[in-house]
Amino acid sequence: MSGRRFSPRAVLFDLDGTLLDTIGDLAEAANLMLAELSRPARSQDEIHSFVGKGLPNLVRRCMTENAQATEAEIETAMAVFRQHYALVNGRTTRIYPGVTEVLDALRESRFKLAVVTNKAGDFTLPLLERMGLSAYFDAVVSGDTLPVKKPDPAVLHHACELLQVEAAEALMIGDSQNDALAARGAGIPVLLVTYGYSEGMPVDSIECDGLLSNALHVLDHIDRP
Ligand SMILES: O=C(O)COP(=O)(O)O
Ligand SMILES: [Mg+2]
Repeated sequence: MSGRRFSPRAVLFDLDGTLLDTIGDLAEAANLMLAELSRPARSQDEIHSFVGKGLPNLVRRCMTENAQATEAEIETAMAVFRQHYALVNGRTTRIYPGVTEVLDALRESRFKLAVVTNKAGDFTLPLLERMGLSAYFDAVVSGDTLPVKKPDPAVLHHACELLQVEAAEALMIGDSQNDALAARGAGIPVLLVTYGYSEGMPVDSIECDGLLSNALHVLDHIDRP
């Protein structure tokens, strides 16, 4: 399985847990929000397992996991979280090993590149800019670009449309079941990194076309012109 090779024209990347290690900033904003609402802090490990289905889901889980909250309280929490995250977004975020190298190599070989993330657009674009990654990507599809998010395959179809490639000409690189299911639904092969955020699921239990312990290993799965 791990040796499967593909001949894509476009490579679609997940953001959190695949390109960028964002957990420190997400946990910081979540705990600033909880403190402001006089609720107990949560560990980074716990918050780690809440990342993957978008920021509204992260906030909801912070408010309701082993706790009670009304819909109105969750809505307030989301607004408070957004204020804090806007300030800390990128502060401790790091680019994972191999990411800059693989993006350089793919650009050099003229692959079309996109980010397809469940993170809201208000935070995705400034973060890519801050981390110096914006220029690599021909398209960015965020968690609120469409009315649906991953695992809905529509976001990957949308990315392919923006890149003007067919789904069969794309390859998805992600870290969670949301990425794998979206890719399967769209008919796009998918490789998963083993270092990311997978909502507490063992990544090797997720059905995919190969596992990558370093982003640079994407190159071992791609036929380059
Ligand atoms: O915002 C999230 O929950 C995760 O975003 P991702 O799709 O880039 O992993
Ligand atoms: Mg991810």
